[in-house]
Amino acid sequence: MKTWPAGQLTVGKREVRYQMTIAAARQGAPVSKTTHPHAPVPADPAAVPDGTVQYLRIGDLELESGARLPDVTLGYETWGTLNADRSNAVLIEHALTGDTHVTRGASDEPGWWEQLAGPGAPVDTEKYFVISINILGGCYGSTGPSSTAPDGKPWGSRFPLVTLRDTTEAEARLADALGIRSWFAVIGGSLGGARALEWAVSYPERVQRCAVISVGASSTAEQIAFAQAQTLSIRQDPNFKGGDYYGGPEPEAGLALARRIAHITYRSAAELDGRFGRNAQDSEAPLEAGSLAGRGRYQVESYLDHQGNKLVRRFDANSYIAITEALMSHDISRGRGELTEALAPATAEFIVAAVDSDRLYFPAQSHALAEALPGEVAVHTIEAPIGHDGFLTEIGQLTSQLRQHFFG
Ligand SMILES: CC(=O)SCCNC(=O)CCNC(=O)[C@H](O)C(C)(C)COP(=O)(O)OP(=O)(O)OC[C@H]1O[C@@H](n2cnc3c(N)ncnc32)[C@H](O)[C@@H]1OP(=O)(O)O
Ligand SMILES: N[C@@H](CCO)C(=O)O
Repeated sequence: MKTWPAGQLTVGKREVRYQMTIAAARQGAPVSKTTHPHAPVPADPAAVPDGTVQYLRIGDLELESGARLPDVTLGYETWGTLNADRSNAVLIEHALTGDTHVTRGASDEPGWWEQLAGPGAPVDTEKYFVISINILGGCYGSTGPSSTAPDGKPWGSRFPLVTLRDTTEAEARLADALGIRSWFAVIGGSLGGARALEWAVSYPERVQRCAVISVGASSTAEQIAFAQAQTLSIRQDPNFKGGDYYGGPEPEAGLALARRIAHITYRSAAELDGRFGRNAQDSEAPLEAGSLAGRGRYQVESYLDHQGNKLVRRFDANSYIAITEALMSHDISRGRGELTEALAPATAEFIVAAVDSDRLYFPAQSHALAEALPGEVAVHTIEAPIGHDGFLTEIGQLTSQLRQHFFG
């Protein structure tokens, strides 16, 4: 195992600006989505407040594709204190457009999995050292297409394909730098679940417990198909310019359309029907005075417009493509034989969970994963009418399982 020097954590002015960016994005303010975090190293990393974005340069990365990504930075947040023998570290992996702000810290900015992590929560930040890492290719602190390449220009169209094995290797270097040899647990949902599973198989000796929520052993043909429709909607936006749009108008229409397509898959048909039905949005009249130039919207259209526009304000389109393609690459068996053979090296204790109404990552795929994992692994059902997003809104339903099996 290679080890990397600690003490390259970067905070300071840049980091403060970045925190404001996350907060502003969540309030819907237009923000710069480009992060180039190369600020001074703090004398004492322990002085960094909980829930604050930090940065680590991990050097060059040889990618699965054979390409080389130079001078990679990872953005991450931590909560709690790493104990003397470094045995209490828990890694929480975010989903597709998630960020590192799992739960609140020094600032009162709410996190996206507060039912799971925080003081007194199943992942008790008063007991465990919790870390969340922005995925390589992302736009919340880690090197991605909007980062500066060695020639001083944004990577843009030149950013290479990264797979989940690449992102995991990058994260292993960060763990090395923090002196974390083995995770007490790695937990994630959706893309985060795929990242957690990849950790457990790529580095079996480094993952003691692993929760894989709302994702299967590989991206299926249908999941790849939904993903392709999304990446194409961005690529076909005239502002995309092959990915080299920085400094000019951004492919916002394409990104918003991608999010609409994605969001439909994140919710259930029953929820959309029950919630919006065929209702018109406010005083808009979808069936009156319509023409090809435009008409009033159905409520569900307005809802999807809102979800699309909200993402545009907080996410970089190239990162959306990079991470979506990383998720397309998810295949725990690639180059490792049949599924049971591929999973055999994993020594972690597993929790597998699925949302009963998920129509993107079907519960059957979680059952197939659990059956193929070594030992007896049960699938816990999250009951939620809304579909895939239930892994975010209803994660509290896994509290007793997590306490009983992992954090008792
Ligand atoms: C792991 C991560 O993803 S971390 C980052 C957090 N995640 C995200 O932001 C992902 C995108 N969002 C989502 O996936 C979901 O909104 C969740 C899972 C976060 C929350 O789900 P829910 O609580 O069920 O939210 P819901 O789907 O009802 O959306 C509510 C929004 O729709 C808006 N809305 C509802 N009806 C309409 C309508 N007819 N027209 C326009 N907007 C509408 C609400 O005003 C609300 O807006 P806001 O989010 O800006 O406050
Ligand atoms: N709402 C989640 C769903 C993807 O799993 C996200 O945007 O990350």
